[in-house]
Amino acid sequence: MPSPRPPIFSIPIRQSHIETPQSSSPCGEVHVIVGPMFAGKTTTLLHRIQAESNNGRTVAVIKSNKDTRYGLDSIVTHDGMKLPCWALANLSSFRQKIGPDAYDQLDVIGIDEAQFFEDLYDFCCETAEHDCKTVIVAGLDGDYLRRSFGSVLNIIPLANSVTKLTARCELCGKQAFFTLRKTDETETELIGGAEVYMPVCRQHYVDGQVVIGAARSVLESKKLQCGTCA
Ligand SMILES: Nc1ncnc2c1ncn2[C@@H]1O[C@H](COP(=O)(O)OP(=O)(O)O)[C@@H](O)[C@H]1O
Ligand SMILES: Cc1cn([C@H]2C[C@H](O)[C@@H](COP(=O)(O)O)O2)c(=O)[nH]c1=O
Repeated sequence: MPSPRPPIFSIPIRQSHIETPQSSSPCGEVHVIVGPMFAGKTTTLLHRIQAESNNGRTVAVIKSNKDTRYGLDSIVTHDGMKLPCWALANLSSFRQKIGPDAYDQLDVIGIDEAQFFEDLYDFCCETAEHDCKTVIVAGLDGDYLRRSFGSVLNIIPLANSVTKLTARCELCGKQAFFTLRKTDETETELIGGAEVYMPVCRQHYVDGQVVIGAARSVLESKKLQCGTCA
């Protein structure tokens, strides 16, 4: 059954200066926005969605339901900008959740936290090439170890445009390309904000990994000593 929550919204014209990627093809489009945490990916996605809506297109935004930091009914940027959204476990459930009629009306679908969706590639193909919609995808290209994260890099060959954003290094203020995890947790997926992660430049990423590695060895040796001193 479709949810009663209004999934499609129109936004009053507020930022008419924002540029929308120009549509030149009659069929759909895929636009990808990547970068480290705090780079402005969500902000850019919301601006583009808002611009599309201001241009009279019908829009909806999806985020992963794994990220419950700000509740499940809106997408929120690190500086507090907000838009209503669908929080889903996978993208293939979207059509059924929103309802087929509402889905058919959509021109533009935004996806945030794209690294958490395993079915990203299939969804982008189907939505752009079969259903002729514009998909705007924002997500982390790399995890805290700079490994390819989820399927984000897999959709680059499908894309009309790719935008790589940077943040400011928290340690020196230079351009930050990477996300450093400050804690000693090692799972790939770990939801969190500034308490767990910080954007860093190349130098401070390398230094940070050395410092974190050294801290981890000290902690391990302390644990071993405690084990033998009991
Ligand atoms: N080190 C930083 N570098 C850049 N922006 C930062 C930093 N720390 C906090 N911010 C804030 O984060 C905002 C970007 O938030 P957001 O769009 O949610 O980023 P992302 O989705 O890439 O994590 C910036 O506009 C800025 O106000
Ligand atoms: C680097 C990294 C990040 N995550 C998580 C942390 C956040 O919940 C999201 C990214 O949010 P943002 O909108 O880009 O700020 O991803 C993770 O699970 N694993 C990682 O390695």
